[in-house]
Amino acid sequence: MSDNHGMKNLVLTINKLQENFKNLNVHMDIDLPQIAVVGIQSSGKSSVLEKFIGRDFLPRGSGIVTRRPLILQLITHTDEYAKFDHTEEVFRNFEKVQKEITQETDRVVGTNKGVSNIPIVLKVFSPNVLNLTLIDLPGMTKVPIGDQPQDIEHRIRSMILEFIKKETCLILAVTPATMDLANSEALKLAREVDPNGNRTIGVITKLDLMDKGTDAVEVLENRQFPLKRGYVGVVNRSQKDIDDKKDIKIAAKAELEFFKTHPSYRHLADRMGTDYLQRVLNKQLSEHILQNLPALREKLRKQHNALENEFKTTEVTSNVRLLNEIISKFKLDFRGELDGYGGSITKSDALTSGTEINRIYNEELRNEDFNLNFDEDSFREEVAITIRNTNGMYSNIFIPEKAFDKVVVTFINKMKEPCQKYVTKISSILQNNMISHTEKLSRHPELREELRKLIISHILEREALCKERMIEMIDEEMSYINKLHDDFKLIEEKEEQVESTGDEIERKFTHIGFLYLTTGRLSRAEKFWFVLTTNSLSWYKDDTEREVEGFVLLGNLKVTDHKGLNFRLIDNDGKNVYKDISTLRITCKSPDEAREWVDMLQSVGVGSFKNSTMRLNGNSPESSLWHVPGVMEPTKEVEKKGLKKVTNLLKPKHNFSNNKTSKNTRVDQQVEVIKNLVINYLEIVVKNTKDRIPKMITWLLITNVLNYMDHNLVAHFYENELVDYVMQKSQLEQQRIEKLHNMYKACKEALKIIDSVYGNMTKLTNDVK
Ligand SMILES: Nc1nc2c(ncn2[C@@H]2O[C@H](COP(=O)(O)OP(=O)(O)OP(=O)(O)O)[C@@H](O)[C@H]2O)c(=O)[nH]1
Repeated sequence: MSDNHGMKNLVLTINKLQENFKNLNVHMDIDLPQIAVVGIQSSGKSSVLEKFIGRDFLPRGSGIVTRRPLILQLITHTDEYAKFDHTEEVFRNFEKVQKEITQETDRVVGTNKGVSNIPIVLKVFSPNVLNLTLIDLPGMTKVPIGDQPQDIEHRIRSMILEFIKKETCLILAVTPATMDLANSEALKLAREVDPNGNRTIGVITKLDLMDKGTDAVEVLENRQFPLKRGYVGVVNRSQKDIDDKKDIKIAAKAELEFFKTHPSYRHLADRMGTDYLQRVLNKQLSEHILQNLPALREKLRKQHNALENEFKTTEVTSNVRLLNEIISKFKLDFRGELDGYGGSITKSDALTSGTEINRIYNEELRNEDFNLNFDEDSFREEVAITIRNTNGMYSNIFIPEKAFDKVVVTFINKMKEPCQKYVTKISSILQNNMISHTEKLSRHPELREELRKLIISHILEREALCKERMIEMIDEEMSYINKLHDDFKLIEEKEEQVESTGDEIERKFTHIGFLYLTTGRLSRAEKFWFVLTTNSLSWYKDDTEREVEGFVLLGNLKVTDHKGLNFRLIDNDGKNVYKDISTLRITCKSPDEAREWVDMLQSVGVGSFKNSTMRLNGNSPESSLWHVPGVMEPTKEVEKKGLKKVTNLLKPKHNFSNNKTSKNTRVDQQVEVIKNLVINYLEIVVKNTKDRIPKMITWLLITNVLNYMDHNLVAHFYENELVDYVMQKSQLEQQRIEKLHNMYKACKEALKIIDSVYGNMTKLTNDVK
């Protein structure tokens, strides 16, 4: 057997690299050149490998025998022994090697004929071997036997493919001559990963078992299914030979004899047989290694540099700098998720915090009813009770404002809880966002815990404050019912709308108050139908309200206290209300009624006029204390008709009954009016609140938390001298660094090993040739 130093070095170099990575317990993503033996079950794979060594050392038996990949490193050596990777024991007796393989296979896969891709590594040192690394893989099978898993075929196929798909792997495709080469599973599989046949070497076994008169010459001469690396034919021991313990060396001689004497193969004899195959493989593996060496070296060099950089950073970076870097990155990610840019916006399975907040603001909040949905009947009942209670022992001819206030306030109060709910929601989003981004700090668990504690306590503090402010906001709404709110006038639009439906009763009771009153000097007094709404006082010819007689807007008006039956409306400057009427004096039928009208006017925002020098009523009612200008503009319709002077008080249009049960009692009517007013007013409050909530939460909670994180996090660790404590490396991190260190060492060592042969590349190339 021939060998040369260069080739020997190349295969050994790869073995050394393998060992180097294994010793340091490092899995490198580097594929070392190797030869994988592929074939169907019982095609003769093990027999070929055994013949390389000249020893019976592989387990034999029926069915599937090779159940874990066996990485077989053959090393030329003066002494003959074997050594496994999983044990320190040195084997000189090869029968024991056989047993150890079986035991080690069973240890991992069990005895149920299952398979595993965890390899067994066996080194065989011998003067009879050439340096070669081969991987014996489980034989392909179609049908599960015994309690083998049903997907055994698929499992074995994928295991084989896992090895042979690597470009650095040569494929030894073993096919028995007893089967048609066109159906060779080994060649089919090899073609899948090596369609041009660059890496595939064909081996034909069992040539001695071919039917008489047939031969495999066409295949062996590489004519039938040509492969770039060709075919080698071998004759192994038959089962009978094995059973008879036929010496393997004698079998090797018989093999040579077979080829030399066989009429079909005689001319090929020096290119056939196990011995020749071993030499071919050794040469081809060496060439293959040589071809792969530059790429391998380059890959190792890159990995070495990357590891060196990473390793250096871990070692060199000071705790302070690292803390700053970690916190900056954390803040960037946290903010990025909220703002929708930067950071780790890589989520595809869930909404980012920012999107979720946006959804809450723009969908949930928009549809929020603030617990204001009420049941019409119970609402009416409640309002009726409120009206009666607020009236106390007195009856009220106008809509009781206090009852309205009370009902509105009760409803607004219900909004507190939903308002606070939004604060809780956003606070949870912030907390979750924070937790998910601190999750990445597993290397520094102390830092992660401290950050979480710090930020959560701040978020909770701000949540509480924000909730307090929400309550205050609602309390403010409750403290002052703004009946002069611009939007509250919408009630008149509603009136008009209702009027157009012709529902007379409904329309009447959407007015705040109405009554026949008189105006002007008593001598010229006329009776008119007065209607008071939230912002105007109109008087009509009669209660059909078809012909308007007079109209004033109430804005900027004041009302005097009533004196007896009378009260007056004056403008802000103390001037007359209407130019044609020197004073708008209104006379009621009783002092109580006059008092109620004054109250009513005040309740819709008409200020009270308390000037003691002012002469009201009586003696010279038309002699005005006020100048004409402060005129209220009449509507076009009023202008057209002109104003008439009015006198005398007429009875109220509706004869309100105190009977609780009768329909359209005064209370019923008032309830209806209040209901509309309440709904109208609540709409305003809800609109304001919906506008305020996101602003308050964003400012008081989100912006504040972001600012807090910007200014306080790093400072907190400095001030409390926690930097070194929180930057302690976790056990995991320490393991990672250790692993990194080992990889770095392994890589460095591997480069050294390669470089030791790399300098001699030209010589090696020549040697291999
Ligand atoms: N006559 C003859 N028998 C052979 C030859 N090669 C293998 N055999 C027999 O075929 C059977 C299977 O051989 P193995 O070498 O165990 O086949 P294998 O491919 O390793 O089998 P698995 O590991 O189960 O996949 C054994 O009984 C061998 O003796 C050969 O060239 N000639």
